[in-house]
Amino acid sequence: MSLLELRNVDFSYSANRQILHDINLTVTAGRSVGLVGESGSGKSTIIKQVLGLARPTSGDILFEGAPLDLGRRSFLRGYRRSVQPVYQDPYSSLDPRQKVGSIIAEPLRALGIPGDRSQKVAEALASVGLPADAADRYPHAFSGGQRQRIAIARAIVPGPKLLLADEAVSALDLSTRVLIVDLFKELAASMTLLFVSHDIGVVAALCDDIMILDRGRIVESGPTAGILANPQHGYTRKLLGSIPRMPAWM
Ligand SMILES: Nc1ncnc2c1ncn2[C@@H]1O[C@H](COP(=O)(O)OP(=O)(O)OP(=O)(O)O)[C@@H](O)[C@H]1O
Repeated sequence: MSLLELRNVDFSYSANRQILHDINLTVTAGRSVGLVGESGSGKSTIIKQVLGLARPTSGDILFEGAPLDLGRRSFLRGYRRSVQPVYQDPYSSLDPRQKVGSIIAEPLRALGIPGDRSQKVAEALASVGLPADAADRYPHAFSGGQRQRIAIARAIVPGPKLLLADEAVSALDLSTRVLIVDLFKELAASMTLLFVSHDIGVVAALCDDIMILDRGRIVESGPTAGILANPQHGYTRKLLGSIPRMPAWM
């Protein structure tokens, strides 16, 4: 079943320049899907569309088969719960004045999710490999990789159907990146993942399916193994050619 679908989506920030061109994209429930493109190709713009922060100039976005109804409050609340983002920078994305437990509980408060919040926070911390007592400390006590784990815990605490990772390992050093990619891999076993990155090497290591975005157009998409073995588009070959040797992931 398709969890998320973009159909013929065009988008422009201003009248004289089109950014997204006829984007057709499907994220199948239970799959981990990578969206890869160089800087400026339109990845963040697609994420904004999916999060409802910008609307397509034309075309449709469907979630679980139904068009997004972002004007309806009850739909919006359910949708926010279902689609949770993780961003690139684990320093700016965590409020330094709040304890980690409160940061992770934020979506539970904002979305009015009932139940024992401390229990849910403890479960989320365990899922990302952090101890329960992390909840009582402040973000400054944690490394970049641990902060990204906290950001991931905050994203998974409401039980989303789709985890949306936007360059979520790009700011981390190489050894930490490997560990956080492993964590995403573990999480992807129980939820659907849309992993957006400029780094086709990371996406190839993590994702079942890949979509290649070149200057606002999807030029190639399909199962990762097929794309790696037999890339059809010159731009895909160029991206693959730029992968540094990282045999541990491939
Ligand atoms: N708010 C905006 N107003 C006008 N143009 C914008 C805006 N945001 C992005 N753009 C333009 O849209 C194009 C796509 O940008 P976008 O940020 O989506 O690319 P990206 O693939 O996410 O790149 P990066 O990885 O560098 O963030 C770029 O040419 C960018 O300059």
